[in-house]
Amino acid sequence: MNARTDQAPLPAHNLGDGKGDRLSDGLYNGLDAKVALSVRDLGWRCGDRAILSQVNLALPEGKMLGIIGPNGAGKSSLLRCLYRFLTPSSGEIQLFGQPIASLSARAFAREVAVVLQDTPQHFDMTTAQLVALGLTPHKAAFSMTTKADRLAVSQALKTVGLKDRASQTYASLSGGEKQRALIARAIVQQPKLLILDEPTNHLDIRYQIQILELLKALGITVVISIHDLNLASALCDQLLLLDQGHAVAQGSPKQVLSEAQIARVFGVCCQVAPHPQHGNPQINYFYGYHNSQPSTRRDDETSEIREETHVER
Ligand SMILES: Nc1ncnc2c1ncn2[C@@H]1O[C@H](COP(=O)(O)OP(=O)(O)OP(=O)(O)O)[C@@H](O)[C@H]1O
Repeated sequence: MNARTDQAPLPAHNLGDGKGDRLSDGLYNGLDAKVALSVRDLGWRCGDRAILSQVNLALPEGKMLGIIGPNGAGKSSLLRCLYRFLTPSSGEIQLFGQPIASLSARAFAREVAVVLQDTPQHFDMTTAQLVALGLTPHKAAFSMTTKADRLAVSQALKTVGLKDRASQTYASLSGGEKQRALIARAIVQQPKLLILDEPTNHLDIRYQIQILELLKALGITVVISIHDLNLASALCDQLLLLDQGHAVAQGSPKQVLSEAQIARVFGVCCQVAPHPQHGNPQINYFYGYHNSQPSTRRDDETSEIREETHVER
């Protein structure tokens, strides 16, 4: 028997076993914001293996959602379904009420921009030329570059702080600059939804903060996968916690990032306290635990983990 099926129902923001819970039916009811992205009972199987199972989410327009979870939890697979690289085995994804499967490739490219974690190295083009690629979904074939196009590129470069790098080759940019150039390309695309797979990977802490603050400041609907829970807590409006392909919690950082939840899903012991600046959870990890089995730990085992680590609280 699957160990997940015999758990008691969890609170509204806590999706528990991810089987049959309808977060999107309840969490945003009564809010004025339009739902930009809605995912219903999404599943993706690879052969016999269920990689994603009954994932539900509802993201209001203009909000930033962080997808978090351990290695192999299904974060990238979920994003791939969202940007149509993968076709879900079950369920439906809607963008502003329209099933994304019903959009033409061109319409989808106008609405959704994607920034992947592996930045291409082979581009023999300037930063401005790379950014201008974002205009492609809006232009007719063989159309000329207009003054408005050049202005859009220049504005986007300014937004990401790369105006001085416009004529520098993309290949010669630093890692953080490359990441910002790719975000500038997404900005000129003027998407309704921006999807980024681990946009802060390999960046130093300054760029990590800068890029997430930049994304937040754009004011569009953003979905990112992210490993750094403290960064996610500080800068994401909503978090979706995935564990073995199941959405086990969604809500504000305060709702999702509890000590028990982190212990249960990541198998680590931590103390969660309000951050002195923004008040969202700040996680302090404890060391010296051993034999933690992610995803198999029950809530009532959290105190046992603390005892194992001999932490005075
Ligand atoms: N095309 C595929 N074929 C077989 N298995 C796959 C495929 N794509 C993903 N998986 C498996 O699905 C699981 C989830 O992978 P995914 O990359 O979505 O996880 P993730 O949460 O993004 O992990 P990480 O944090 O390590 O990047 C993994 O066990 C992975 O091996």
